[in-house]
Formats: sequence, C-alpha cells, structure tokens
Amino acid sequence: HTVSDNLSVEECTVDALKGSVSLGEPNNLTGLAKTWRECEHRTCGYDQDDSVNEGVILSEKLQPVDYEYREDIQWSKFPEILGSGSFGDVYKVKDTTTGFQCAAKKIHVSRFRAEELTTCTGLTVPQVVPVYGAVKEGHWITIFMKLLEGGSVGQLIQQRGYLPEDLTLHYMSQVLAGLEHLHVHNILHGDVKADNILLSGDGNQVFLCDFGHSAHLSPDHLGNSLVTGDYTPGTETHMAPEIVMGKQCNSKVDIWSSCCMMLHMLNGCHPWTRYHSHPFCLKIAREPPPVREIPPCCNPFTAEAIREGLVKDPVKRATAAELTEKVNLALQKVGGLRSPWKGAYQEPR
Ligand SMILES: CN1C=C[C@@](O)(C#Cc2ccnc(-n3nc(C(N)=O)c4cc(F)ccc43)c2)C1=O
Repeated sequence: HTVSDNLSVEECTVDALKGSVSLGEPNNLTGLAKTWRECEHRTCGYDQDDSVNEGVILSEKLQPVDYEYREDIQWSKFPEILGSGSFGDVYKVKDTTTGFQCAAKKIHVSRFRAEELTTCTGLTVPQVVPVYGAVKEGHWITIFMKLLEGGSVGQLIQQRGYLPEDLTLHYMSQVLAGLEHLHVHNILHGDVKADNILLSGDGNQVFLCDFGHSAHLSPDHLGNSLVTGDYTPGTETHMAPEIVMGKQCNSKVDIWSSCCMMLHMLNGCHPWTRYHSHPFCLKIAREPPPVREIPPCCNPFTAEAIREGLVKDPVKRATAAELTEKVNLALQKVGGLRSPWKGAYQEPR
C-alpha cells in the first residue's frame, strides 16, 4: 500500500481496514475504533448505510468469512442478556464456524467512546477481561471478549445479601492489582463497582470490565477534568468528591470508587443510600467520607484500609499500590481466605 503524501502510515493502515473485517493486531483495532465515533458526526467519505461491516478480530477462535463478521450469519447471540454495561447490553455469543462461545457488548455508535477499546485493548493486565475483537455493523458496534462463567460480583452480592470480610478482601486485592497496572499506564477506569468486576468459574479470580467511562490521563499526573467533552461520569454513589466538584481528576478517583465498592460488598448496599436521598453528589461534596458505614465487626486493619481510600483530598488518598499493601495485611489478619464464594443469603446490613 503506497503511503500517499498527506496520509500518515497509521492513517493509511486504518484506511485499508475500512469496509471489511479482518484478523489483525490490537493497534489495528484501536486505530479503526477511533474512526467509529467520528463517522457519527461527519461524512467520513465512506458508505455509512446499514450494511457497512468493518472491524478487527484478534482471536483465531472467531472466524470472519469473506471479510465479513455479521450478526446471525458469522456469529449469533444467545437470547438471555448476561448484564448491562455502560451504554450497552452484554450477551453470550457463538461463532458460527468454530462454535466458540464468548461474551459480546453491543453499543449504538452514538454512545460509543473509542476509549472503551483504546484503554483496554493490547494491554496484558491479568485482571482485565481479554478483548477478542470488535466489529461495526451499520450503526451498532459489538465488542467481543472472554466469557466469564462466574458472573459479576454485583450479581454475587444480590445472591448472598453481602459478602464475608475475607472474600471481600480477597477480591479487593485483585481489583487493586488491576488498577495499579492501569494507573501505571496512565489509564483511569472511571466506573469501578461490583457490577464491573467479573469472576472466573470457580469464583477465585476477578477481572475488571466496562471501560466505557475510562480515560487516558496526561502523564503529568495533574489530572484531567472529567466533566468536559464526551466524558460521562460513572455510578453516582461511587463518585469521588473531585469529580462531583468538577475539579482536576486523576487515577485516585478509581481508589475512592473501589472503597465504595468495598462498602457495597460488606454491607450489601451502596454507600450514602442508607442515610441520604438523591442527589447523592451534593452529599459527596459536602459530607465527611462515608467511613461511618464501615461495619463495626470489621477487623481494624480492614477499616484502616477503607479509611485510607476514602480520603476526600485525592493528594492524601492512598495509591493502588499503598492500598494493596493495607488490604493484603488485613486479609492476613483475618486469617486469609476461608469463606466459600457461594453461601447462604444474609440480609443486607
Ligand atoms: C474488555 N471490554 C470490552 C468491553 C468492555 O468495556 C465491557 C464490558 C462489560 C460491561 C458489563 N458487563 C460485562 N460482562 N461481561 C461478561 C463476560 N465477559 O462474561 C459478563 C458476565 C455477566 F454475568 C455479567 C456481565 C458481564 C462486560 C470491556 O471491559
């Protein structure tokens, strides 16, 4: 492919990918994904009718045929919805040629953010759901990913009421390891919560998912304002004070959210909801951190870890690495992981 004078190599590569589905590399997919939202706003010189089918497949377990990968032809959905992510539903799907099953999130192009792919594709983070590819068909974008048979921690809390302290610490330790990887790569997840933590079939391993609210941070660590542009904040009850106050945000927002998730796991309900009514963002800005919601029966080391993550000033708030140490010490103090992940229902506290 000759590089024309006014196009970069990357633009030429993306140009060659338009209009067809091919097997490729993560950077091919992220390059193409960046054109998907733009096409919504302006004519991109490509035929944008409903029949356009383009994308990049990263796993040989998914087989495009004649450069096409279309729903109900080369792949199909199982009827039941696995879950609802930011801006789209998630299904179990099956490749027609190979019979391989995985999960897929369908998003309308008007609600798609390229960051959902650019932040997590090509990253080798053990605690992030692997991406198998993404295709655009008409006005719908489908992202294929590893199927996690254990479901989400949000579903587990609904089944059990609330989680035992040792299991909460076990999951939290892995979530923080994943966040540490993301933060080192200047990536902010933006919606850390139990619904976005998936479990392996044995309930032992966790995987972060749903990068629909993620952002690339400027390496100067000064943070970005997350309330501008096309950024949509994550879950209100888990929102850090600096977000609701429209201040500069950085990776510390994920630390605040992860400790709100810890309270959700330990209590069986989201923080703020037992003591306040909507809109919670006003209370988050004005009230002290919700440390009074730490269950009194918690080990002092667990309580200390949560307090370190719920400091309102992001500068003084713990980093993922610092909080990992506190959580691992607390897990040791409670005697390590002993509770089974499936157990009797306990009425939320
Ligand atoms: C890597 N990547 C690509 C798209 C992504 O932004 C997402 C997502 C998302 C949102 C909500 N829920 C699920 N979700 N996925 C599964 C699964 N993979 O098995 C799943 C299983 C459930 F039981 C419930 C929700 C589920 C996945 C993302 O992170």
